[in-house]
Amino acid sequence: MLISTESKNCNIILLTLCGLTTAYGTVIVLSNWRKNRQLRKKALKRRENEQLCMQQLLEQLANNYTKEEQAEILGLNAVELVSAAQQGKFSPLKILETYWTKAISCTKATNCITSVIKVAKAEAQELGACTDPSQFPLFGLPVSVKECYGIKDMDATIGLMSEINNLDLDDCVLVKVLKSLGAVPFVKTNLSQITFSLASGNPLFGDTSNPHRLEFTPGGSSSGEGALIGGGGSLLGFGTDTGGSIRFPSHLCGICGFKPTCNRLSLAGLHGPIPGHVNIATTIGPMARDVDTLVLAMRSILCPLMFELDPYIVPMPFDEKLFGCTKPLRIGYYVDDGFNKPVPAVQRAVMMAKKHLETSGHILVPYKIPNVERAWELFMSLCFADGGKRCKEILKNEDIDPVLVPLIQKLYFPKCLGKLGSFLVNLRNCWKSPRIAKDFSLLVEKERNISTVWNLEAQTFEYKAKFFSTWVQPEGNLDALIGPPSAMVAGPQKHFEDTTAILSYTALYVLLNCPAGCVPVTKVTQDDIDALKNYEGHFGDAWDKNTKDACMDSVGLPVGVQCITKPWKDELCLRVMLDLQKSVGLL
Ligand SMILES: CCCCCCCCCCCCCCCCCC(=O)NCCO
Repeated sequence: MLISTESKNCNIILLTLCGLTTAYGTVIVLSNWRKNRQLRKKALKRRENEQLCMQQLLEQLANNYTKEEQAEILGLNAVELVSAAQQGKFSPLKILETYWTKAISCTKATNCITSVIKVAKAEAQELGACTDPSQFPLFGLPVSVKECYGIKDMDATIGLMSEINNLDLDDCVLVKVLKSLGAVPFVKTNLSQITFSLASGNPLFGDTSNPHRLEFTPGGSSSGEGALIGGGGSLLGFGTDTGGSIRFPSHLCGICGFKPTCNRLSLAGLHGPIPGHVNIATTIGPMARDVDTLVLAMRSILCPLMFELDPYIVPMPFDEKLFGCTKPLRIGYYVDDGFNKPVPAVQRAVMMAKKHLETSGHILVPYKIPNVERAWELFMSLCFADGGKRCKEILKNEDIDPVLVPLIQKLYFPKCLGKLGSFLVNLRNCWKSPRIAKDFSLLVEKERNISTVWNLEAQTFEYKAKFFSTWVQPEGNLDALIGPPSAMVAGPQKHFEDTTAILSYTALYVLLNCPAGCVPVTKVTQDDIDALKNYEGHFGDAWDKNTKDACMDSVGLPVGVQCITKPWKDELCLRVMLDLQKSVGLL
């Protein structure tokens, strides 16, 4: 009798607990659903408002200038345009309005712009009243910036709906510097969600298309810059690069992009997903149609104002001597990192670049990347040292971009089932693939403790030393390297999910903190595609198959080559890029 009363009580307690848990769970689910619905409404309104604003601006500007006047401005490169503006041939306002018109027509095709920077008009008018334009090295030049750059009274969402209308109180340092040099920041451009993939968009602003093939990706995360500059809607833009986000879209969109050594350009006032990374450090950098514009940008912004506004930037002005030195360089070249085999077009581009640089007088020697798999393990472990905690946190209540879903799923996978997971990943990929299984196990690893992180950092220093010891050679030390910017060229969006398979060529130089830039060298030919039919990659696994499938329909699309130098030799890297572009010519 006593037992049955007790067990009755137990049942009641259990049922009550179950009921309470279910009710609590339901309240949480409903409240998250409501929050998400509100965010979606806000996102829709934000997008519609911006599109309306762009349409109105286009209509206002429609009759301001003749087609011929606009064509004259659009036909100049940045150096020519600044000089024409300084001489009073075109007013900064006319240049701005011409580029606004062009940029809005680009975004109609590729969805590359997230916002028009309205204050640009007043800035252009103010510049127009200036009596000595020659004191401004970027006088009247419209400049586009990636959405994550802070601009006073504008939001910088990194593709998160929860950040809509969270307005910046001030301009970021780079924008302040650009304005002080006479440039006119005029639009913000699209990016991949939280900038943590090489995809092109996010649920807030949508995907961006490649200007050379609208059904294809322009790459990311600085996708909008790639598409806008590649489509002729901006002469100079600024992106960010933590794994390849400047160089990869440059490669896919047929433009030039430069990632400087970390701490040469200020990141102050930018919005990003993971502040605090040391060895996986974000850098900002210029993107443009030609290397001359990258040089103009770097030469101008490495100025006392930037060093004053951000005291943590190394106060190193542009090194004209290093940039201008004409001695032949010893340059290592490689067509394959041994980890992700590039498609034939990419390998051919590197061999073409080798020939061009030899013709310019440089000495090219074969080079082999040391132990790229170790670099990959270090990159992944440091990149996700927090077990992806921060990524998961900022994506709460958000719609997650489909391209990020596989990554986020892995970050949520229980560590205790990691081994089983790796095994299943191996099975699911049909082909046995140690690297895909390893990728999985690196991502399901949870938060690393402090000693593990210090250890990883120490091992990164060792890797860096080992890497540069291979530049010391009996016949003469290497000054630079050239190689692929990625194993792939542009293809349909769905093929650009597996970041490891795409990033190895660019992420390596983030880990090493080397200046690195991409220069367009050729376009994919039918012969490249015929050769691609026999492509099996190094592993014959799902990533290799994906690389092949992604690039099968790429005839006519641009192919770039990556140039790399030692840390702090940014100007030398730009010189190699310029020599390469001079001998290849503009594509
Ligand atoms: C040395 C070989 C390295 C291989 C690296 C493969 C890493 C795969 C990691 C997967 C996810 C990491 C995403 C980071 C993407 C960063 C993209 C980027 O540059 N964003 C710009 C933000 O400023």
